[in-house]
Amino acid sequence: MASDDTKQIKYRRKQFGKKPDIKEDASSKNTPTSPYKYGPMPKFSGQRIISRLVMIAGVLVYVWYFTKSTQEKVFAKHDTIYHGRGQHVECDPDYLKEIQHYTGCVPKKCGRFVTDRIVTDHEADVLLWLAKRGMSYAGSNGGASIMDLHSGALSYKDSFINFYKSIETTFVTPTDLKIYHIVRQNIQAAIADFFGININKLHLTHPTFFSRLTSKEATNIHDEYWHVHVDKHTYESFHYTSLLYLNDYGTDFQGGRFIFQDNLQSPKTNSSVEPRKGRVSMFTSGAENPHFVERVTEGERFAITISFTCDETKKISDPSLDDKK
Ligand SMILES: O=C(O)CCC(=O)C(=O)O
Ligand SMILES: [Fe+2]
Repeated sequence: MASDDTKQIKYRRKQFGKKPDIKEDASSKNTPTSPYKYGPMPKFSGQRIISRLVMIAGVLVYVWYFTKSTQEKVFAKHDTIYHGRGQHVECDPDYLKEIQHYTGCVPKKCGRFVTDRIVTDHEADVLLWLAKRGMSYAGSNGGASIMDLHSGALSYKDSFINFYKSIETTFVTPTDLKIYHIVRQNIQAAIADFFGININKLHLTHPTFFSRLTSKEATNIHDEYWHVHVDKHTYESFHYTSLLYLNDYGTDFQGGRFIFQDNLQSPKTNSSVEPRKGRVSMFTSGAENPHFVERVTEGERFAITISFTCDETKKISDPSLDDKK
């Protein structure tokens, strides 16, 4: 009758088709040589298994981080005063193709620029008070309200009114309009300077508007200011966008940072601009500058979107009280 050892050897032989190298002398009867070519099967201790699992988990976390996470960079910090901070990005081909029709208006390079030196605190305050006064008459039911001095559009509940027609006494003074005009001119000059274009080829365009953003729930699509968008796609006539911030991130409101989404593929990379009273941010309006505004979590955020076009047929004039009578 075959011993247990012989039975095992026969089984292995059947399994691997190779005769195990065993000495069948009497002394080896009870202590057979290992039947495995490379020695005995390794035994994993509990500690080794745990360390392997930790390693695998680490690799998975690393892969997840680089595919799902977003790398955040601050382009303009609230507490830093920038004389000017610029960054060039490659122009989107569609943007470039379109703007090439406008001689003297083609940017030397596409990109973005932030400065705290062209709008004074006093100018920002005058415009902030104007925005607060205007919006006190109306305002959206949701988190985003706008006021357009050019068309008279003012958010009201879930829609808009024309405040030049609906509000008895105008809350806009000649001083407000003078400041608005000076600020618009200075921003236009800064855009021309940074992008190397002819200031006279650049024209104010529609819509140019004040915004008030809060943490209120959205009640319609106009309230959803936090979606990534390209200005050229949203507002066709835009070639250059500028934003003037009228109050402060971190004190007047929380959240509400402006975010350039630089890389839509993984890993996403974001560059943020933290609003500061009097800070102006300007950028080419093509798909090289997709962006969104982070949701405001507390307080009220005031800004003006001042837009420029190279297309003279799309130009609008500075607002004037005479036109509204
Ligand atoms: O208020 C901002 O910071 C950005 C607004 C914006 O993206 C827009 O008006 O298109
Ligand atoms: Fe935008």
